Amino acid sequence: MENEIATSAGVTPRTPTAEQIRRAPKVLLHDHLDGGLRPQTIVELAADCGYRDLPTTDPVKLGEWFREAADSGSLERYLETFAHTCAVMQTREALVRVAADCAEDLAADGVVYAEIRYAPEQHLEAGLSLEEVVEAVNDGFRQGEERAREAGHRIRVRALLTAMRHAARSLEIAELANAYRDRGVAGFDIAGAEAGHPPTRHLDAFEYLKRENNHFTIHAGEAFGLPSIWQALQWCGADRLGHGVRIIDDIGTAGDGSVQLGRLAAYVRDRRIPLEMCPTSNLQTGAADSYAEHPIGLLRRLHFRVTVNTDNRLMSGTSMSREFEHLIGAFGYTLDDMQWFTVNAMKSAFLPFDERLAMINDVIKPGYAELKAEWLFGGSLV
Ligand SMILES: O=c1[nH]cnc2c1ncn2[C@H]1C[C@H](O)[C@@H](CO)O1
Ligand SMILES: [Zn+2]
Repeated sequence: MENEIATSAGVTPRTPTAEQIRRAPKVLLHDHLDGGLRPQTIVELAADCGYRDLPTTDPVKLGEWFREAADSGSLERYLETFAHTCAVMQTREALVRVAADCAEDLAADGVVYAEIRYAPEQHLEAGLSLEEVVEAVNDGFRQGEERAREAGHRIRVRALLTAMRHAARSLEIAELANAYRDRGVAGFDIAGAEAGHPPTRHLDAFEYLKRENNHFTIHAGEAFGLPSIWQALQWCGADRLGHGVRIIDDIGTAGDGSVQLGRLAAYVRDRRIPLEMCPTSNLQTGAADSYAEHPIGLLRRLHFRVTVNTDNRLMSGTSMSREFEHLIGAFGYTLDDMQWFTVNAMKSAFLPFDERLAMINDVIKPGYAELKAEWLFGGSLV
């Protein structure tokens, strides 16, 4: 064993333990606020606001219900479950609480930077204005950051404002994102059922954001294939792709194992377009068949700008640590791979360049260096 370590170029890579995975600094770019509530919080908020349509008021059973209902193989069915979470997120108090829980839960899981998205237009039923929604969520994130700090965790959270692709409010939401860009909102997104709702329907919103030098990502290449990715990049000008898994359809593998990139896949790799991949969510919606077969394995080998994300922690019963555990199980990833994914994500964040660089050099790399050195001090003398 000692020889093996001494003769290898560096240190023999070890499989990270669950505890190391949790403590490793992680960066999350794709997580929905209304897809990450604690089941207990849903039950309490439903009681507060008189919402009676929850499938059960037992928090454990409710968590299971969300995971099972979302595990249908269809994005449309997956999205139906959000009716229950959005129903209890209609007041300022509820939004503050959900956002604070979110920041606190992510920090406890070792996330140091997160961009959390939600659709303000889905939180107006009890009379809040779009601005009041954004301010409530921002206040919740600040409270959650503070609670995390008190518990010894450091996290920074920014919001992304989502417009629903089947609706017609995208320009208004883009303007809202722009109005709050120096006040907690880092960018814009469109989400919802992909088939039949091409991103080009929202060109005015994207063109407005480009004129304002603002940032946006687009859910594309999840339930629908290459045309959706192509439109998101070449018509809309997306900075990043939400999911983007179907880019695999433009990559051919020959019998001898050699790989051929089509024009679109080559463009995505050449231009370092960040792919916000969410493995568990993709398994549930049928975008991939198993962790081992998830395109992330090949895309990582081919050096695409891949990032690892949760999408919806409640519906997918996941966390950043769990996503990495699954990938480590499927592909044998090490702490070096985790660091690579994390640096990719930080490089792709919608934060100013100097802040991204400082997060990479002063938070992420030292965090991984510390974890990677643990074997030197913890083990026995074999
Ligand atoms: O994976 C997804 N694809 C498309 N839309 C999604 C996904 N996850 C959540 N959404 C939708 C449902 C939410 O209500 C909305 C805003 O967060 O975004
Ligand atoms: Zn999503």
